[in-house]
Amino acid sequence: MASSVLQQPAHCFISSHRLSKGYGYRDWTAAGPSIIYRNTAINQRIRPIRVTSAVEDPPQFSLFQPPLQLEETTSKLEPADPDFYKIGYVRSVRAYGIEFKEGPDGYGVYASKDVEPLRRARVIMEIPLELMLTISQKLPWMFFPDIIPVGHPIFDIINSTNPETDWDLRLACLLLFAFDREDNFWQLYGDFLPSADECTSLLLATEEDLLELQDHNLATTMIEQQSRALEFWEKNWHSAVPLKIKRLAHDPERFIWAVSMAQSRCINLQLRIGALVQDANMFIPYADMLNHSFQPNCFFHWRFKDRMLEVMINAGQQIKKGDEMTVNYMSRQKNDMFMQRYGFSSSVNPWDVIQFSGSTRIHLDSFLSVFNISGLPGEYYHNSWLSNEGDSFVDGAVIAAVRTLPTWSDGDVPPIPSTERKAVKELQEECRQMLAEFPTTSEQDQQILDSMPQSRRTLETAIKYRLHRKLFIKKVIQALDIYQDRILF
Ligand SMILES: C[S@@+](CC[C@H](N)C(=O)[O-])C[C@H]1O[C@@H](n2cnc3c(N)ncnc32)[C@H](O)[C@@H]1O
Repeated sequence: MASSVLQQPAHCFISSHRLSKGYGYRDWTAAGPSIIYRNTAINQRIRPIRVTSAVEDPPQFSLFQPPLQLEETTSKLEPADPDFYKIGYVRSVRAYGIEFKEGPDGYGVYASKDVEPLRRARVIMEIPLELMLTISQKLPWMFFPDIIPVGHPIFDIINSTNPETDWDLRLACLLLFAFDREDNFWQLYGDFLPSADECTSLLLATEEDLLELQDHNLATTMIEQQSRALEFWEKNWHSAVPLKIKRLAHDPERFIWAVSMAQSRCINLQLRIGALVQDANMFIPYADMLNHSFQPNCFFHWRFKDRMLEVMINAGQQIKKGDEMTVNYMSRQKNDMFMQRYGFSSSVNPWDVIQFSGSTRIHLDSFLSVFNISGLPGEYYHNSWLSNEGDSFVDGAVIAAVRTLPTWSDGDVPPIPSTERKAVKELQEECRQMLAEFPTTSEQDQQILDSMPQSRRTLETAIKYRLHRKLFIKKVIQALDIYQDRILF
């Protein structure tokens, strides 16, 4: 093992944990170029992928101890270095140049040093498959690591689900089982997951919180999702189930919390195990602490050769010490989709949409050039080289405006300024009507948020969502103002 590696027993590698509440900073930075979150809890043998028709487990080697030498004749042989066993059976998470901190959005990953732009992507984290909780999406389904003993009833519960549509319920079962299993890594890692109080998932929202969304469709969808999780719990956690199932989720809240963990922390990857390629849903510790950005500086890469997830910094990316490292959770999705799955929204989501009802349109190319937006529709970006210094008006909401405003484009036919201004007025009027239909204004929403700093996370999330919607619509109105001012010149 490299001498620069920091080795600590798992129970002391973090000074406080999330359950102790209070978003204090936790400093996990290690001296030297790399840190290892050593996992002493994984004293299970690495086992092959489990398929449904499992056979009896072969006997296990005791970890860290070379096999006993039973015969005289073998005593002349040099025993292998004990590290040989360690590297084979216990692999560790590695992290380079990053630290984990808690902020307003819970945990996040931050650069602990400057990174110059490189021509190639650079690895900042490596997480081995053994630490993940994984279930494949398609039959014959398999999960990894193989922690469920043959005949355990949780296996039947998982097996009774639809592998393609119920991935979240399946992962929730596996997570709860891992928590219950002695010496499992997730028992330790579970302390660093957000508790039900800290979680933003709307699966945990009360009906009153859902009303605060001011979005009937989203509230209805969430009520349906809550019922789905509840029904699953009622079906599988009824009074006659054995204690070893009962204790995994004594109450529905515990199970729904586990489902919310699955939805908000699970990553989907295509795995190649031997010759078999499988789409898999995975809990990936440490990588699941990365927050989302629409302009992420990192991405995930599955390293097939040694079954590791790598978190990599984009090629050409400049990073300053203290910058947050982010990934893009979902591409091309509106805020309501982010709310459904992750419990957060953004006022600058470049994929948010406004449904305009009339036939009024503005000229696409003119609008693009007023805001120096380049690229094809799927990849519109603000061309800052063309903009005046300090022009910070264009953000994700303006990019979304280009996509969602009704526009026309007809070869070289130029727009007529007076017609454009009329169209602008009509579109702005429709936006104002949309704003007027909300029961509160964005200013009132902001005041409510400011007046209740200790509110439930789900309530805060719901109010932020409606605020973000209004801020987006307002930004579109402002962009149309600027457009009509500048189109004359
Ligand atoms: C995969 S976890 C990321 C780690 C998380 N911050 C934590 O404390 O464990 C996803 C959750 O982080 C929060 N989150 C991630 N990105 C966010 C963002 N851009 N804005 C607000 N919340 C975000 C949401 O609560 C989301 O459900």
